[in-house]
Amino acid sequence: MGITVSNISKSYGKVTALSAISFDVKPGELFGLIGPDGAGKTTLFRILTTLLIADKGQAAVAGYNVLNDYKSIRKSVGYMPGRFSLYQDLTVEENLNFFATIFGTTIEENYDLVKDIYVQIEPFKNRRAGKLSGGMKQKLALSCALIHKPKVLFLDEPTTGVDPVSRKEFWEMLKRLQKKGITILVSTPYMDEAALCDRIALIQDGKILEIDSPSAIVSHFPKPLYNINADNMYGLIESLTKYEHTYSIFPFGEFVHYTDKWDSMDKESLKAYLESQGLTDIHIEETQPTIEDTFMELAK
Ligand SMILES: Nc1ncnc2c1ncn2[C@@H]1O[C@H](COP(=O)(O)OP(=O)(O)OP(=O)(O)O)[C@@H](O)[C@H]1O
Repeated sequence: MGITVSNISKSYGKVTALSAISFDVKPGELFGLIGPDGAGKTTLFRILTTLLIADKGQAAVAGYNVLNDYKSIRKSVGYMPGRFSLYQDLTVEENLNFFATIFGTTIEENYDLVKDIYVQIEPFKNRRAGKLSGGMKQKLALSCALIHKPKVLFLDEPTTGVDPVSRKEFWEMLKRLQKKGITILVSTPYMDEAALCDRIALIQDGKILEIDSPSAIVSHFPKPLYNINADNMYGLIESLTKYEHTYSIFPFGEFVHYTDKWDSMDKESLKAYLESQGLTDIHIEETQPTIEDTFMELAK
């Protein structure tokens, strides 16, 4: 009941959105597609939910082929697209009722599956969807995607534009759904969310850079990584860009993440160099790489 993607390619005219993508999602797995805007995530979701036909390759969802068995797939999957999945002029309850009806079921029949999520928006059941906050819209959209009890759930950037507390709650909900045996493919541009998946595929420009568990991906980071800060962030970046031993730098919150051309980095020389550039309050310490660091390194 998982997902199999084999050599899927798709172009829009001259734009290649997906280039020979292959991966498997195991039954019951929470799998993340992690990549920036334009990486090809939505195109892949549309192919797997049978809304778009690939130029090349094969894919199967819940044991059904996306081309030949598209009717069975539509009954077996829930899809929460990035935008426009709700009817803004219908109320919360009307939206949920609508999605239940088109799948030949009722809210009562599958209430158990959506209960945890729906109770949080039930007090506003007479409010139009267009008047809900971002977090509430997201909960309603997830309820609508679940109301026909799908085996596989597709969530395209479900937390984009949602506040940090609602984002955290949302991921807790996904973990609970996973425990009920639902296979979940979720995309996100937020690297911190990647760590919450069982396995992830890092995707850029229609190609997969790496597939593995988040901890394995981080462990493949090739060099010692350092947090550096100083009194002047702009001056620090400018100076590090010119430094002869710099291998890579990128701003990371209040720090710059730095790797050196040599594995045995000479901290004192680097500090002396930065001081010679007029910087003060310089701190350099080794740190653990994140998924974002690995992504930046692979995407180079
Ligand atoms: N209908 C279309 N016509 C032409 N180009 C398209 C179309 N849809 C997507 N593209 C292009 O295909 C590439 C992949 O887009 P896609 O929407 O799949 O990426 P994404 O990772 O989901 O990003 P986003 O979050 O911005 O939607 C992008 O370069 C995009 O501009």
